[in-house]
Amino acid sequence: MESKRNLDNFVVGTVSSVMYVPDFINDGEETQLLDKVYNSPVSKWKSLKNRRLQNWGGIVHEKGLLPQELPPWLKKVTEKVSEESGLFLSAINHVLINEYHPDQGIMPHQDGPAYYPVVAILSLGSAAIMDFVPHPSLRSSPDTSGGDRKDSELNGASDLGTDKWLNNHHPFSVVLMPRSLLIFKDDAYSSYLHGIRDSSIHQYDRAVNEAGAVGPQPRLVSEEGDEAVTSGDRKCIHRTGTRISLTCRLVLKVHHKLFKF
Ligand SMILES: O=C(O)CCC(=O)C(=O)O
Ligand SMILES: [Fe+2]
Repeated sequence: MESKRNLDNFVVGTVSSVMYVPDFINDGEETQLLDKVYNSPVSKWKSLKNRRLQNWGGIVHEKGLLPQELPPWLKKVTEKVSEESGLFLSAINHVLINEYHPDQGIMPHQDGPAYYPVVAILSLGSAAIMDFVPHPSLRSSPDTSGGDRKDSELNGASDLGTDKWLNNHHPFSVVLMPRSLLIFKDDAYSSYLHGIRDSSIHQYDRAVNEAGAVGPQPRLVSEEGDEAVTSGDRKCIHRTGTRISLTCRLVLKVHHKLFKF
């Protein structure tokens, strides 16, 4: 039985519902997990336009989860997440595994109502920056650009600094180092979109965990070769390796009987 961590010590930034645990797992555990991911049947991979993913735990349906038992290696790591965080009401029953090459990311999105509003993301292999942007409904300043805002919303944080937001919401970023665990819930879950830019250079000027994650410059940000660089007055990491993430969630509504056809 793992002991529970006091997550108050891991809150980063001003949004109290974001926690970052560096080195949540060790090198050996990371290697084992990567082996399991890459030794899964090829048919487990689903290719999307800009990344590949594996879905474990069953199909998330509008009305709940059609469950499939997690394999032992995922049970082990999700139990550690659940026990150490103490934030999940019952056992984590769904894991999405995403694979990103250095120029790949995930569009800003919300994780949706099927999940209990807590998500834990374990990062393996290589670093990336996750950008959080308040939901567009929280923008207080009218659009003065005259153009369609959709592109800039979807492309991430680069031009969001000029926007005004309601109720003290602001864009921020989190550096996701290999072996770290990011947990976000409540306000960060429901009032923000999160995404990763599909570019091999990621800015971390707005990172709430910069000091702990990246350290003084110049130095390598990870043993895996991702490098912290400055580009003009911007602080960046140069992504060089493949990143694997395990998105661990709990779907509360579970169908215990198969649908009859
Ligand atoms: O890969 C990540 O860190 C994010 C994945 C994510 O947001 C998701 O699966 O919903
Ligand atoms: Fe997500």
